[in-house]
Amino acid sequence: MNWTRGKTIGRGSTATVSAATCYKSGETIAVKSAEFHRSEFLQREAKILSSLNSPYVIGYRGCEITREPVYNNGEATTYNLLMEYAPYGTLTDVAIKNGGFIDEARVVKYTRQILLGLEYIHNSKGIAHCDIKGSNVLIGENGEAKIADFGCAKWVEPELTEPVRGTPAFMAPEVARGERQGKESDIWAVGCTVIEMVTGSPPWIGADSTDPVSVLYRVGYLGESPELPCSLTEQAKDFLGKCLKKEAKERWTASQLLNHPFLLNKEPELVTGLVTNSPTSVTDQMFWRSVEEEVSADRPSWWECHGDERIGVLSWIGHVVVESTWDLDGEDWITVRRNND
Ligand SMILES: Nc1ncnc2c1ncn2[C@@H]1O[C@H](COP(=O)(O)OP(=O)(O)OP(=O)(O)O)[C@@H](O)[C@H]1O
Repeated sequence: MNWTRGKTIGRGSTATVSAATCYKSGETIAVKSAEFHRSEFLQREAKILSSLNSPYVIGYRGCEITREPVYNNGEATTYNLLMEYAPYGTLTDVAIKNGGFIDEARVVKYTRQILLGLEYIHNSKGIAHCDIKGSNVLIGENGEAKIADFGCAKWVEPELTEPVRGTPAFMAPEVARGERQGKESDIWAVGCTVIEMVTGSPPWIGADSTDPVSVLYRVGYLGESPELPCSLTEQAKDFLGKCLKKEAKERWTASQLLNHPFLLNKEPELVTGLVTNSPTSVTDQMFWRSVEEEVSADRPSWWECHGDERIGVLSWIGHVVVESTWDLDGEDWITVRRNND
């Protein structure tokens, strides 16, 4: 496919996303690019995305290798994943534009569409997404929610032993403990995403400690769940209860949740009052929301575990673990998208 790269529309930990125009059709597409030698996850994402076809999953348009100019006047080999373009950005963008959170009718609509996407990838494809959150759900041309960013996704049938991946604030207890990550963990993350849509912030914002390590400890070992916004109706709370069951096996499946009364309501009543959001600090918000951008001086980014940096990450975790008397025997649990350079 011949295309011209346009402006940059997103930057993640592993890749840059640009808008692009196809020569022949004039269609606008999104192109996610990474230098070839750092494109292991992008290639894997392309492989998974190419096998999927659902209105609730971002569409695959191909993949290409290009030679592109780089800052020092040289050229680099670039791996490009071509995708359907989602003009309205992510659910997180929608919430920000909407004053911080999403209204009740749209929360129900988006939740239903996310679950339709998950039902498809779980049941028809045997794939777990492993990083469901507002910033990985895009809003398509017709306003529908589409699951995107399959960089952490994995085949779970048959289940392979792989390091857990994803975003700490959205991790289920079994993931926080580094035991396993599967379809059920996606359902926990759906519950967290509903909280994010309702409050405008990922879960755990405003908790005593928003340090991701202590949150993982609280989820994985103290059996805590994210706090439910008190303004939710009983039906919405019941729905979240089915997503946030501590035992993975007890969590409802995507298909079961699609039949929950909360999603079947014609005129959904999600919130009975004004939802307020009380982050402990602006920095906390930034850390949880834009982890790819936020690298503080004393904390390494969790999202760029390439080579030496991974050692830095582990030693930081190790420091916290000593304070928390945390068992870190299986170090794989903390691996988050490590490309092999
Ligand atoms: N198909 C698309 N259409 C429109 N915008 C997109 C598309 N894909 C990605 N984006 C934008 O680019 C951003 C980064 O994309 P993506 O999350 O896939 O990258 P990533 O490197 O995997 O990020 P992360 O580190 O958060 O996992 C998204 O948050 C979104 O704003």
